[in-house]
Amino acid sequence: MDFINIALAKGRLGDEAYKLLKAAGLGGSIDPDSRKLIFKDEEKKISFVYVKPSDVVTYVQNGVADLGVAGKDVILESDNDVYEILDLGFGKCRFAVAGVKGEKIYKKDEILRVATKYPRISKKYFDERGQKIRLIKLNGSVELAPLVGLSDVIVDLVETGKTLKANGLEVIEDMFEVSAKLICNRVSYRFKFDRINDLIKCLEEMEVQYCEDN
Ligand SMILES: Nc1ncnc2c1ncn2[C@@H]1O[C@H](COP(=O)(O)OP(=O)(O)OP(=O)(O)O)[C@@H](O)[C@H]1O
Ligand SMILES: O=P(O)(O)OC[C@H]1O[C@H](OP(=O)(O)OP(=O)(O)O)[C@H](O)[C@@H]1O
Repeated sequence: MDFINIALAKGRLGDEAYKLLKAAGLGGSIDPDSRKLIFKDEEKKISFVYVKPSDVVTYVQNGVADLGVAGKDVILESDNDVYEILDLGFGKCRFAVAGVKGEKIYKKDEILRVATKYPRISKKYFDERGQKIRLIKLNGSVELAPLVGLSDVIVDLVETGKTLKANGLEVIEDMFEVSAKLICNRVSYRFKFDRINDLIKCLEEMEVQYCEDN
């Protein structure tokens, strides 16, 4: 029997994915406290690799991993083509445009400066609304940008709103919701269909939902 390879994100999504897999009887080979990056379950023929959250889609797209757990944010930000099979019900947050109170985001004939970890998503969002923007790509601590005059607004994930509040920012416009998805390589889905389906059946017992937007 072939191994099914699953890419998990290091950090918060990986921690949640581990809990889900464990509860579904699939994550027994993972030691969440170890710094190891590969865990193999020889009996169940499942192996897990731990990668950066933004790299999960790349591993799945290239077929190195058959399946992966990735946030909808990183799926949309990458231009990779993978199946979204299940909404896993965790990693829930939303995209928002945020800035200091009263900041205007639709400025006719003016360019809006947008700082973000998500340039692709931001560009598409403002293109669709006819607002010209200048993108400032950051890798974290995005909330700092409007405070120091690097940008007018940010596009970022908001969960509790605590980070925005702590930095004197607020949501100016809600964009859309984000959560963690089980994604699948398109070739694996055809050639390892039975094994992937068995695995999905184990997860069905948990609070997961099928995705329909493939
Ligand atoms: N505040 C949040 N609440 C819930 N889910 C979140 C939140 N922030 C991020 N996420 C989800 O968790 C995923 C991973 O976030 P995490 O903070 O662990 O990594 P990261 O800092 O974005 O990764 P990297 O190290 O690649 O920059 C995100 O892609 C998103 O789907
Ligand atoms: O609304 P909240 O509950 O405060 O959560 C939102 C924060 O969580 C994420 O950051 P993360 O913790 O991943 O740090 P980062 O700046 O490295 O992206 C996101 O980029 C926000 O900064």
